[in-house]
Amino acid sequence: MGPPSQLWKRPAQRRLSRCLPSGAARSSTAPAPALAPAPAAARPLPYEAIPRSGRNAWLSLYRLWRSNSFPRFHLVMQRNFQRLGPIYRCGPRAAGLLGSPARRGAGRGGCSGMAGFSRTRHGGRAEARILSHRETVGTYNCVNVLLPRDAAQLFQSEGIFPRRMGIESWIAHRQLRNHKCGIFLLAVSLAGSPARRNGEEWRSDRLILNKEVISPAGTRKFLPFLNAVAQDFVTLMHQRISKNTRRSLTIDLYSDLFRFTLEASSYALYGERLGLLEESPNAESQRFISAVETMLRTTLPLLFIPPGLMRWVNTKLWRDHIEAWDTIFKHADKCIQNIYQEFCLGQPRKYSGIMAELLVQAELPLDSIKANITEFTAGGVDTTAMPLLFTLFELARNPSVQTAIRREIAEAESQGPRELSKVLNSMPLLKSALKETLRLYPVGITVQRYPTKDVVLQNYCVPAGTLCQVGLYAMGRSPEVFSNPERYDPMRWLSKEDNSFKALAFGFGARQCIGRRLAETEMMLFLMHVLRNFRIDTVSKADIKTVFGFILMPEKPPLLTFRPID
Ligand code: HEM
Repeated sequence: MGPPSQLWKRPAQRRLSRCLPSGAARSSTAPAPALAPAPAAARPLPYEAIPRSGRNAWLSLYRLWRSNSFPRFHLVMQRNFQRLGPIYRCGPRAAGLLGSPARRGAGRGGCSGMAGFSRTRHGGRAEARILSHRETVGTYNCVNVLLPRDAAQLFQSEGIFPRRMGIESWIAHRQLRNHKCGIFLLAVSLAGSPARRNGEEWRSDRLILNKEVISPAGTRKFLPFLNAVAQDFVTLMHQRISKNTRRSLTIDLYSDLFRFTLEASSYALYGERLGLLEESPNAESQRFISAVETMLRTTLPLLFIPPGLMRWVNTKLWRDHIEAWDTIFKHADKCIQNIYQEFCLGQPRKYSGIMAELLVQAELPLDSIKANITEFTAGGVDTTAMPLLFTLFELARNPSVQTAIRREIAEAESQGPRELSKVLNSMPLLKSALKETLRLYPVGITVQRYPTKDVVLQNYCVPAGTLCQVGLYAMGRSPEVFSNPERYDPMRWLSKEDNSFKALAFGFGARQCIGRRLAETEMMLFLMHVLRNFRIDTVSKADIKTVFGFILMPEKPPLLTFRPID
């Protein structure tokens, strides 16, 4: 028997070769076209036939926890794909998932007559048993896929109110304090409870927010704010280097990047500088930054504590989490008051951030604006800091890519002063470098959806309402999807290859990350200023080990050296 990767390659390659036009030869390392049609099969196989990763979901979960494998969850998933093929499921032997609301209404035909799961054959009581079974097993009952073609199938079945998994402890805080939920927490599913039926609310709030947060017109307005913070970061680095006799600086940039992203996103959201890039930020800013840090740190362990038990199992953890959110909400409150005062003084209005625009437009109630802006504050910090850290590291150990991007930046600038959005649009290689980073180091290791209709994935029937995850980490490193996947090669995104459904780090469709443009432009402006000013090197070129700590992070941040370019 060969190593696990070979175990998967053989059947998968067989399947993929069936997708090729007849007579077409492909080298054994060439990945499949992204959306190659699935091999035509006579009849889809039942859900139960999907390879299963463990006999017992709770036991698997317990083993993961005992062996401290949660931080390696992305690697566990990757190994499962190598062992079981491009689709596998977790959960009980019987498809207890069939208690989903969509499923209950399903009749025969298509996938619905499979394996004797239809309502007609089980009857009402059996179905109730199945439903409670599903609720017990909760989130760990799911189907995992990794090929772009399956991701496409899944997103086609997401309906007009696409649903993801929610974060229990964040919702619990909103309920405890009687706060509204922002879009991140609306229309989600939680372990052990049925789908939250607030899709309409999510959709109407999302459509209003899109205009200021993700539309090209909205993005153009906050670009100068992000640019100013990126320039300040460069000034800070120059100041530090000037104090150093060696004319260079070797540092672990982890916490500086955290400060940069919080400063930049806060400025775009609230129109106020926190002063985090000064040598000694004021006490209030310090409180805010440590609240965001605490909220993120306490979220991960709380993810694995069943609902209801949360506040009793580890009271300190729970208290810290709630206090951190309270501080973050207080900060949003204060910013709202400042903006109102400005309005009352009748000062001529100029653009002063996303929240001010939402307040002036008054399309959303005040408590919804506050809820969403607070979610954006939480969502916009380490999600953006980590890809920046990984990009700097990859550029440091791939100097030819670094040089090519620096050349592109110089060319973009040589065209004279232009609108920032135009400058950014003239740097495709820099943009591809970020895509390449997110391929190898996606912030979230999966994207989830609950299809609203029965769907066929890899020729298996998956009932509506089943939690389905696209394994982003595993896809990014799969030789079936990317040639030489371990190579950092931004050019791959600029080739003529079909890349559909391969870049999913921000999710997809109507529910994709609303902060996507904010994050992308913030990262591009940061890298543009940093690379134009400094040559980056790394102390070690060895691969970085990663851990999953709510988001994907380096186990040990790399040491980077900055040398000013004269
Ligand atoms: C590199 C940085 C980032 C990455 C990789 C990222 C990734 C993601 C992903 C994968 C989703 C789920 C999308 C889906 O289900 O299809 C998401 C949702 C979301 N993100 Fe981000 N994100 C980033 C930065 C940000 C920033 C800066 C903000 C703040 C504005 C933000 C706010 C949100 C919100 C509010 C949602 C929920 C959207 C909804 O449910 O309608 N993210 N993000």
